[in-house]
Amino acid sequence: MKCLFIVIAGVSERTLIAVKPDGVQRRLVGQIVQRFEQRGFKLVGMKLLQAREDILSQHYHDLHKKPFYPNLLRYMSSGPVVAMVWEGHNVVRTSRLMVGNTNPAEAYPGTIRGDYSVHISRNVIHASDSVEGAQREIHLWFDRRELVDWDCCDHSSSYQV
Ligand SMILES: Nc1ncnc2c1ncn2[C@@H]1O[C@H](COP(=O)(O)OP(=O)(O)OP(=O)(O)O)[C@@H](O)[C@H]1O
Ligand SMILES: Nc1ccn([C@@H]2O[C@H](COP(=O)(O)OP(=O)(O)O)[C@@H](O)[C@H]2O)c(=O)n1
Ligand SMILES: [Mg+2]
Repeated sequence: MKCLFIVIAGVSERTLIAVKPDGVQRRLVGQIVQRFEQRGFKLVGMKLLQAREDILSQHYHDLHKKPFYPNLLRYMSSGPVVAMVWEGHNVVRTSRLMVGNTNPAEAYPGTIRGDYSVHISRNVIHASDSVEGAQREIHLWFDRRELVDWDCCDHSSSYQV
């Protein structure tokens, strides 16, 4: 059989994924990482940290007038967060689909929020919602030196057509 492999050249898209404090406390980090690995994305940055208030207020700057904003910052400060940068073809859009609706009550089963959460104020995970937003958030949460470029020889860097 004749096969053609297309190698996706150059640095592909990146997104910021964060397991929120409830996800860390409920020991969901491993299962969440596994979903992104299984999908074929590449982990290029990862750390456990207690998020400082200045990072959180910049991260959620567009929500600062919302009534739930003080609770959101309290929630995000209630324990450590696992911040990650994942890379791959269309990773921003695909990870939003994997994460599911903001409100877990509306999130489909099979999505992370749809499988692991029931309430919008404890929705387990963050995922950037646009390519531009992802670049801003990666820059906010990670120092350039904390991101690792690495090559792989597996299926995720080439596609069979
Ligand atoms: N009505 C609400 N009541 C309580 N918390 C809310 C409400 N709306 C949003 N939040 C919280 O604020 C977060 C940020 O809201 P946003 O609209 O950015 O959702 P999102 O983009 O799905 O979530 P995130 O940015 O954390 O990935 C939500 O993930 C949720 O934790
Ligand atoms: N009504 C809401 C909306 C959002 N939120 C929180 O705010 C976060 C960010 O909201 P968002 O609109 O960016 O939604 P996502 O990008 O997280 O799906 C959510 O993930 C929730 O944690 C909330 O607590 N109550
Ligand atoms: Mg959001």
